[in-house]
This record gives sequence, C-alpha cells and structure tokens, in this order.
Amino acid sequence: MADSTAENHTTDEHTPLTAEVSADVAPAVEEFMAEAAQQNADAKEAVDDAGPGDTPGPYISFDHVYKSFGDFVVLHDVSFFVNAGETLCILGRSGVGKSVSLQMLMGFLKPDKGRVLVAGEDITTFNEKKLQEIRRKVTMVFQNGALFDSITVGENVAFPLRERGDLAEDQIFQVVKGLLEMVGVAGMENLLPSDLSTGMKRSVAIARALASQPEAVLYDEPTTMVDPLMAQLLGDLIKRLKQQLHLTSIVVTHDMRFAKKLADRVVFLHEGTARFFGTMEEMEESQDPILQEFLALDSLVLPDQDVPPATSGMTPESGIRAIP
Ligand SMILES: Nc1ncnc2c1ncn2[C@@H]1O[C@H](COP(=O)(O)OP(=O)(O)OP(=O)(O)O)[C@@H](O)[C@H]1O
Repeated sequence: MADSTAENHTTDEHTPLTAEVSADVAPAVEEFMAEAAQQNADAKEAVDDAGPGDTPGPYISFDHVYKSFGDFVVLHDVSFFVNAGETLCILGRSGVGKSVSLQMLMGFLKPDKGRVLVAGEDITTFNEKKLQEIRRKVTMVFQNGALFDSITVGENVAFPLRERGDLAEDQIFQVVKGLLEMVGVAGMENLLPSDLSTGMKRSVAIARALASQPEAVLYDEPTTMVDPLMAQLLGDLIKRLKQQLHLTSIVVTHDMRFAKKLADRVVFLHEGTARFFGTMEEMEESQDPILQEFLALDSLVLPDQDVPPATSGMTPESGIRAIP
C-alpha cells in the first residue's frame, strides 16, 4: 500500500486516482482506468458529433419536461443539460423533484411531456431493452448504496466485472481490491454491507459503479448522513473522476459547499420549475429573491467550518477513512 502519511495526501484533482492503490494491483487498476478514460473520451466525441453544425450535443438533457403524480405537479417545463465530462448539480429544497429527475434519466420514470436525452439519445420512448443499454453507460449511486446485502463488499464490486465475461478471476480480484483502495475502503472485501457505515457503503457503491466503467454517474445526495470529512473525501473523489476519467456526473445535493466544489453548472428546482440554470457564480450573483433566500438559509445551515485534511486510510478496525 502506498505511504499514507499526512504530507502525502494532497487530495487535489490531479492526485492520481491510483495513488493509494497497492503496488501489487496498481497495474491492473491503471489499465482498467485507462480503458475507462478512453471510452469516455470516445463517448464525448460521439456526442460532439451529434450537435447541429459545430455545436456539440449535450451528453444528457431535459427538454421541456413535465411530470405529475395524479394532480400533483412535480416538474413543469423543466430544461437543463450536461455536457460530456462535466458535472451538473441539481439543487432545491425537499420534495421539488430532484430524485424524480434522476429516475427519469435512468428510465425508471417517463415524462408526461417533453424529452429526456441520455448519452446523446432520446430515451423518452425507449423500451426496457433499450433502457438497459443506456443503463450500461449511465449508472446511479443511491443514497443507501443499494448494495446486495447478502453478498460481501468484494462480491458486490466484482458483480459488474463478472457480467462482462472477459476477465479472468485474478484480474477481477485485483481490480476489486484496487477499486476499494481507490475509494478509501481498503481491505473491506470480506465484510458484509451491513458491517459498514453509511459513508463506507456509499464509497463501495462508487467502486461498484466504477467497476461497470460507466460514461456517466448520477449521485443521489452523496453527502447526506455523512460527516464533513467524509463529504470532503467524496467530493474530492468525484472531482478526480471527472478530471482523470472524464466522467460525466449529475449530483443531487442540498449541500452548497459540495456543489461549489464540483459543479460546472447548477440547476435549481423550485415549485416545479427550473428556477435557475447556469454556473454557481451566476447563481450567487442572481438578484432572484428565491435564490437569495435559498443561499442565505444554506449559509445558516452550513457554517463555513474548515474541514481538516485527510490524514489516514480507513481500515475496518478504525472505521475512519481517508482517500488521497
Ligand atoms: N412514484 C411516485 N408516486 C407518487 N409521488 C411521487 C413518486 N415519486 C415521487 N413522488 C413525489 O414527488 C415529489 C418529489 O419527490 P422527489 O423524491 O423527487 O423530491 P426531492 O426533491 O428528491 O426531495 P428530497 O430532497 O427530500 O429527497 C414528492 O412530493 C414525492 O412525494
């Protein structure tokens, strides 16, 4: 395992994803990551070609989307997009349709009206078979991790690797070990999900998502119910995945610090509409009283506390973890 002293944990987006991966499995993980990065670069080119004229097509977009449950209107004429390799944060108070939006992007829910485009394709009328193809490209990290409870952490992460059918068992073992080290939960292969804290489960869920080499990852409230240090670590990881794997990400969050750190753009949902769509700087400069109120309330809820830098790897014994 790489040295994990405090001075070696710079945790910026340029720290190699494999910096904490043991020397014995690093080559396998590096090869796996290089494959993923190349695939994502190809995906970006594919959507770049899809736009009209010289305009690149977005990787994901909501195009005038409407959604109601009975008489209850959740989304009313909502539009936004995410370019390939970029990160969008979906912000808004409870119950405004953030999770409903993610479920539509995964094809679990259909819009009543409007179009949903994923991987540059209009998935609005896709049948289940075609949606499964899309779900190979776009994967979701659920709040609770959505791990299989009856199998070990290692088996959970190995699952998508086995599905590929082209990897030998020793390659699977190495990639699983390396991915767990990469997301800061080294040595937890043999534990059951029920042995893990919420933050650890989320890290394992990210490792499992990465094992499927997605082009995009959708995160539902990644910092809910985790402490500020864990939130910082997850944020660093998502940023490095963007920087080094060119992953496209959508992050649903209430956490403005997190959004500030990650977002190329934000969409703010309010009373069924996309009240704001643009950069975080533009949102902060907005004179819209609803946005100003949201930002003011957030600064009350989240005082500007300094989070100490990560200093050590999390071990099953300590229950404390850090990523590079
Ligand atoms: N399948 C469903 N059937 C009926 N109503 C639903 C369904 N899914 C979501 N809703 C309702 O749609 C609204 C938006 O839900 P959603 O989960 O997207 O909110 P959210 O913005 O993610 O909130 P939170 O931040 O609290 O998670 C809620 O009022 C919810 O009860």
